[in-house]
Amino acid sequence: MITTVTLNAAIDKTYYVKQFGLGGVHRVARQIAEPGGKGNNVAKVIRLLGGEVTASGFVGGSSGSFIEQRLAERGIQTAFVQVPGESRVCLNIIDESTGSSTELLEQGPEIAWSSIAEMKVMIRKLALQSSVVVLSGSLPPGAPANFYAELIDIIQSAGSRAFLDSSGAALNSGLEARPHFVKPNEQELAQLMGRDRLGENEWAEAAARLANLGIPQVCVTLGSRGTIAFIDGSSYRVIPPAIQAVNTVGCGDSFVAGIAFAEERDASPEEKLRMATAAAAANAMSEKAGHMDYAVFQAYAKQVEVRAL
Ligand SMILES: Nc1ncnc2c1ncn2[C@@H]1O[C@H](COP(=O)(O)OP(=O)(O)O)[C@@H](O)[C@H]1O
Ligand SMILES: O=P(O)(O)OC[C@H]1O[C@](O)(COP(=O)(O)O)[C@@H](O)[C@@H]1O
Repeated sequence: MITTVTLNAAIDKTYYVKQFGLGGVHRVARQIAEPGGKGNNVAKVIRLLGGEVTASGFVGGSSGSFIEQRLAERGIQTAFVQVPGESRVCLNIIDESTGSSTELLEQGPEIAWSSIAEMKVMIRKLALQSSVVVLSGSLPPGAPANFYAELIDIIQSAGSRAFLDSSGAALNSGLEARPHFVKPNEQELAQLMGRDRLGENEWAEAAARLANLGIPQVCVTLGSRGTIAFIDGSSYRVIPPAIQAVNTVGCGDSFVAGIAFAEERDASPEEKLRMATAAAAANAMSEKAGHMDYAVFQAYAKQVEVRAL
């Protein structure tokens, strides 16, 4: 089994507007509401790939009930810790005239120490039954900055493999616990290196620095330009199929889902990267974040190019 952990679960709302402008009044042409937050998106895509997955994290209020119910409807097992307050809304506004996306991410409810303690017990229990535990997204208010590092220690002591996909201080401190897999995007990698941005010839060097910390699998995702990966001592460059993307929110989560699903099946590094990249591209062709059409995924898997770096 694979477990996903979303400490800052969300309802992911997508608004499609004809033309979005700052300071204007906009009528929403179409809207979508889905259970989200990074780990829940990972769980949805693992399920679509055919995997057995349990979604955990903190949820609160009626938004929390919506998230749990909609995940369960998809055949995802749920093991959330209930907290006071409301799970947040993450809003993605898509301007249909340009295809541009503007995201507004709420902070999420404040988490008390008692809930933090409850989560540690829950994660130990789930890790004992899981080959992979995926930790994704931002930390909610009240969670200690080193919470991911603590959870990674718990997961790895239980004999499971910890995956980490986060940003800023939460990612930085999580790396100290040496997760099995980490997936910074371009901005997150630059931030880790203390820079505003990195040049094209600096990505591989920065990824190698993470691998040299003792992290067996490092994937630096570069949007439509694909991925640079260091997996078990070998390095790869991955080129996705050329597509006309509809909504790229959730691409990173779909990529993580593909790697986790392939990891559980002991796939080769090339196969992991192929599945992850095809799942991410298929997600980009869906209006919903953390969703893909399986036939599109299969077609893209044949088009992904994986070469040695
Ligand atoms: N426009 C696109 N066309 C094809 N693949 C894409 C596109 N955008 C993202 N992807 C795929 O999704 C992966 C993750 O996207 P990225 O934007 O780097 O991550 P994140 O969503 O975490 O910021 C990329 O490595 C790539 O394989
Ligand atoms: O937990 P965070 O970092 O605030 O991110 C939350 C947001 O990330 C997303 O999962 C999208 O992430 P990616 O585009 O990186 O895959 C949104 O769906 C969600 O609302």
